[in-house]
Amino acid sequence: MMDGDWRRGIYALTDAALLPDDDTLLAAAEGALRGRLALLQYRDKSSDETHRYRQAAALSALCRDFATPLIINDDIALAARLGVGVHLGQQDAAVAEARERLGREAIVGATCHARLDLADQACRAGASYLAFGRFFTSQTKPEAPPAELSLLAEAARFGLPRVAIGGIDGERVAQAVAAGADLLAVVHAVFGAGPAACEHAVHELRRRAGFTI
Ligand SMILES: Cc1ncc(COP(=O)(O)OP(=O)(O)O)c(N)n1
Ligand SMILES: Cc1nc(C(=O)O)sc1CCOP(=O)(O)O
Ligand SMILES: [Mg+2]
Repeated sequence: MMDGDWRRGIYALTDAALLPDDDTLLAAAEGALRGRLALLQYRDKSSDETHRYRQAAALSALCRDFATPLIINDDIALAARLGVGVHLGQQDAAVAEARERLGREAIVGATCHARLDLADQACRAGASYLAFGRFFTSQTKPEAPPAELSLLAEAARFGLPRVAIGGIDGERVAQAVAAGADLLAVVHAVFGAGPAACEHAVHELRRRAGFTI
């Protein structure tokens, strides 16, 4: 059991291609949580609601054991059903709707790509953190629009945790932190080498990022 601050650290996003069944997903997520995540996001773009609820509910129970917040990608209704946070992009529902539906305490994240105007809107609508990227070439989402690391320093003005996403790995994590990232959002560098490697992968990212707690 841990009780960390979700605002700084490694933020792992699950991936249905890398973690194709429940056992693999839960084993990998447990390993990553043992490595001490700040946040875990359930990201599954399928439209099978029964499958998504089953997996998200299992992750929610696991995250409770580690006192690590769970965030659901895209789906406010699923987040509300489980009493957890949500991450919304520009093609998803509005941040204000999520804040209204999930309440004041919920973590509501927003994708801002490389745009400070989107960050400003998200901030005014009640976002809990602002996600920028992709900063490097991403194996998971190569088509995501690119962003420059210098954006992170400019985004300090919003006073919300800044998430860096896209191609973050052990070689790049320190650069992103030096540029101002509070949270490093990662798919491949945590889940790409299989469940047995996830705990070490998170530890190593934390060490290289200089996150000591
Ligand atoms: C932490 C974090 N940052 C960005 C995203 C991307 O969200 P979005 O643009 O809505 O794209 P999809 O992930 O839904 O494909 C994210 N999920 N998490
Ligand atoms: C889901 C997602 N969104 C991005 C964005 O830039 O908005 S990049 C991305 C995938 C990140 O995975 P990896 O750590 O494997 O590059
Ligand atoms: Mg989305």
